[in-house]
Amino acid sequence: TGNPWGYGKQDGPSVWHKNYPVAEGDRQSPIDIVPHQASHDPSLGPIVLNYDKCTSIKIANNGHSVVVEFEDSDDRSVIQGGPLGNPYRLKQFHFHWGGKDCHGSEHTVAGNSYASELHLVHWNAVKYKTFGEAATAPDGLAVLGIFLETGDDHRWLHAITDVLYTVKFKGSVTDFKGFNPKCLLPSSLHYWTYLGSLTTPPLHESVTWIVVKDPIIVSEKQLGKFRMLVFTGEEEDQRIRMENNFRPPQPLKGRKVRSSN
Ligand SMILES: NS(=O)(=O)c1nnc(N(Cc2cn(-c3ccccc3)nn2)Cc2cn([C@@H]3O[C@H](CO)[C@@H](O)[C@H](O)[C@H]3O)nn2)s1
Ligand SMILES: [Zn+2]
Repeated sequence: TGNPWGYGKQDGPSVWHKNYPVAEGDRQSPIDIVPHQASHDPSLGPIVLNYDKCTSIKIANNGHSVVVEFEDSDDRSVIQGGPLGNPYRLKQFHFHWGGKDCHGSEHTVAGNSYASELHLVHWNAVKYKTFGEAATAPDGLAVLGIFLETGDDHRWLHAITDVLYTVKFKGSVTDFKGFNPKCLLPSSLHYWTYLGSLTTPPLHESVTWIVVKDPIIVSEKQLGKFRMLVFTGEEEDQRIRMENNFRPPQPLKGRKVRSSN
């Protein structure tokens, strides 16, 4: 079973529409965020993260990115506030990154890319019974996006970068308990928000995006450890380095981007 989709020439973002026609839909992600065109909305309250009882379970290489999965059978770790009408449950987080530092993020800001972007994926367990059901509903998911910029070492990101070697190959999984992703957030949670989609197939248009304005700073060395992962499985003879696993910005199609204060 070959990869149904990927980030290469033959199976990358430019051909995803062949198997996933919604790729050309009206609320696709990511987008280029133009700060001075975003409308400041004073009714947008702060984002509230209740991650203190969060339970990470495992870290895995799913052939597209490295993913940390959480126990989401109850409301122990939720995001709420901001544009959200109710709490959304944390399910997983993962990263997108480049091969060089000038690009790698999915959202861009006034045309500028960051080296990487962290996505914390949450689902509306108030209205939907399962993640899969929520993932196909227009208000089913909320993804918190955090930009990563290279500079000094990030002391808490080591917990992840120091174990990446254990999930080098597609399909590898390692226990990863007791990690609270709150340590990966910048001090200010000012954000932009807009209605969009998953940025990987099936590209469902079910995501309320909350993109935090301030990046976190990580070292080139830490980012380099993401690039030692491979898209391919251990049994495959090809070793294709995992990098540039980002979708480029998609047409805004008249959508409004709102800005918190
Ligand atoms: N770049 S980002 O915008 O943020 C994301 N892009 N994709 C993400 N995930 C992958 C995904 C798959 N599906 C889906 C939904 C319905 C039917 C088929 C596939 N939705 N998102 C997030 C994700 C999904 N999953 C797995 O989805 C399966 C289908 O629901 C479920 O059975 C597994 O239990 C669960 O682990 N994990 N993460 S996020
Ligand atoms: Zn993502």
